[in-house]
Amino acid sequence: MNRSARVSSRVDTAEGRRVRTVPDIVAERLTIDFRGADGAKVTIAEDLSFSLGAGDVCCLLGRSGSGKTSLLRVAAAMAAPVSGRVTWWGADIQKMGDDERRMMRRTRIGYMDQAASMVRDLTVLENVLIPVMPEGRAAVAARLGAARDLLEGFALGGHLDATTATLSSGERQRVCLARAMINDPSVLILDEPTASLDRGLADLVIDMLTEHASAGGAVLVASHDPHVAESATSVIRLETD
Ligand SMILES: Nc1ncnc2c1ncn2[C@@H]1O[C@H](COP(=O)(O)OP(=O)(O)OP(=O)(O)O)[C@@H](O)[C@H]1O
Repeated sequence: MNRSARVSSRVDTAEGRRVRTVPDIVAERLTIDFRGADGAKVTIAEDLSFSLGAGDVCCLLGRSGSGKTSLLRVAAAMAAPVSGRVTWWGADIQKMGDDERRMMRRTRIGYMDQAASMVRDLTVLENVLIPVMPEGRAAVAARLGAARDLLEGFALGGHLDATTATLSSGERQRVCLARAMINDPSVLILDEPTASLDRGLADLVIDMLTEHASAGGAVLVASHDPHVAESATSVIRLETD
């Protein structure tokens, strides 16, 4: 099966967009493919280029299995493309060491995976603080208030000391979103952040994404939710030919 990606025309939000400065993430001529179980090549993207900078909310659309997660993982340096390159603030991520990539992903790029993975033995509040932990106890103590504020903003104020086993999938999703945001990163890369949420909570998350962009941040988000696509400033559609 041959799949190709194309970038749809840019759609401006009603509030208008900020003037783009130096892009945070640039993807140049990406080709991403896999060998399926039957040995056939599955092409996710071919010669795909896009950039993401201050004020951008870019939404990846496509049916299930079209490659949204794969593209997010390449943009987040968690997987490599077959060809092409990704730069973060002008630096080629494939030329960075693992530690530098990890540090940047922890501090400047907040990533949320589709499975909303959490550490089971930690509380909700501790899970949100995981990206701060490498900075030491004082840094964790300094971010406690921010972690509480984020969780309260996502209607999870009553779950701060809960363990992950007691959470619903929608609650886990919002904990992971708060964790992606705890270091106040410029870029958020989010895989289906509204998938398990009712309309009210999904709209709360969408408001958060647009606020992040309005404050000069950038968002790359994969979603099946048409409301997310409507709120985006651009759309990348992964399609089957
Ligand atoms: N590491 C891998 N090796 C082989 N095939 C893979 C690998 N990762 C993903 N794929 C295949 O690539 C295709 C796209 O998967 P991906 O998870 O990126 O899609 P998606 O659009 O995010 O799907 P969904 O909307 O269901 O989450 C699928 O056919 C998947 O099986």
